[in-house]
This record gives sequence, C-alpha cells and structure tokens, in this order.
Amino acid sequence: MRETTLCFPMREGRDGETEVLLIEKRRGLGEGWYNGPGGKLEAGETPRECAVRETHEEVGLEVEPSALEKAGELTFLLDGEGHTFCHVYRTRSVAGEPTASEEAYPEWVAIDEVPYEQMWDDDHLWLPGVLEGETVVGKFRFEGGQPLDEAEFVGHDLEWGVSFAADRK
Ligand SMILES: COc1nc(N)nc2c1ncn2[C@H]1C[C@H](O)[C@@H](COP(=O)(O)OP(=O)(O)OP(=O)(O)O)O1
Repeated sequence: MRETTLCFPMREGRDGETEVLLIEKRRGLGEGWYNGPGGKLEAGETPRECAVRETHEEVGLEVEPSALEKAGELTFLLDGEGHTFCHVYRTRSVAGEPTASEEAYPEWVAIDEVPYEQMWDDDHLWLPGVLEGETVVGKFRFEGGQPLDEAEFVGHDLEWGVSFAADRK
C-alpha cells in the first residue's frame, strides 16, 4: 500500500473567516480536482518531512515541521485491497506566498466554501471536521479497478476524536 500525506495550511482571512489553502491538481492521481498539497513518501522520509517537502514543491510555501498538527489517518481500499494510506496534517504556521507549479494551482478558500463537488467523493465526510479542529481515522472503500480516481466510492467507516499526540514522526 502506498504511504502518502495531505497538508492543509490554514489562516485567518481578511474578514476574519478561516481559510484553507487548496490546490487544483494539474497531474497524477485526482487530476483536475481540489485537494490539499501532498503526495507519496520518498525513501527514508517521515510523513511529516513528506508533508513539508510536498507543500514546498507544489505551492512554494514553507511549513514549520513541528507546527504540523496530525489530524487524520485515512486508508483507501480498492476492490478490497489496501491502495493508499494517507497521513493528514493541518497547520497555521506557513511562510511565503503560494505559487503555482507544474503539479498544482493553489487557492485560499473560506472553509465554508470548500468545493466538495470538485473533490474526491470521500472528502466531504472527513475534511469539514478536520478543518474545524477534529481528528479522525477513516477507511474508504472503492470498487471498479485501477485507477483509483475512476473507481466508484462504495462505503466508509469513521472514528472521530482519535489521539495522535504520540505521533511526532
Ligand atoms: C481516495 O480519496 C482520496 N481523497 C483525498 N482527499 N486525497 C487522496 C485520495 N486518494 C489519494 N489521495 C491523495 C494522497 C496524495 O496526497 C495525493 C496524490 O497521490 P499520488 O501519490 O498518486 O500523487 P502524485 O501527485 O502522483 O504523487 P507525487 O506528488 O508523490 O508525485 O492524493
């Protein structure tokens, strides 16, 4: 199973609303959909290091590793087999201005205007809670064969309020 990360930088917008930095993915899995910056772990890399690297590579933001708050662990199953395991982080400690890359167009979005209809089918089930400060472990089942982003979302299990306090990797 592939080990991946997602990182959700957050800030207070001009009118005091909470905003999240999303990307419109320009290539790879989930191309054309909105998501957080993220991707696969490289050899020898911790999840936290991966989230920092991917956020920098995809949108040019500098993220403080120790200020990444672990918010979730998601398992995506395809036809009953583990396909992707994803560590989810949020952070309010980011520096720089987001810039587009070959992989991603970045956009700050108010958290009550997140475009769930242009995201993975599972996102509306867990991302609102994560953006409100909750923690979650989720399992999401897809069927229909590769690639995952053309398979059908068929079911899920969620557990909220999980502690990741011991997870500093
Ligand atoms: C199945 O539902 C998913 N929902 C969400 N929100 N995100 C998902 C889902 N499945 C995979 N992801 C995430 C996990 C990764 O952060 C990205 C992309 O995965 P992948 O490793 O295939 O992406 P690439 O851009 O090809 O990889 P690199 O950036 O490592 O080159 O999607």
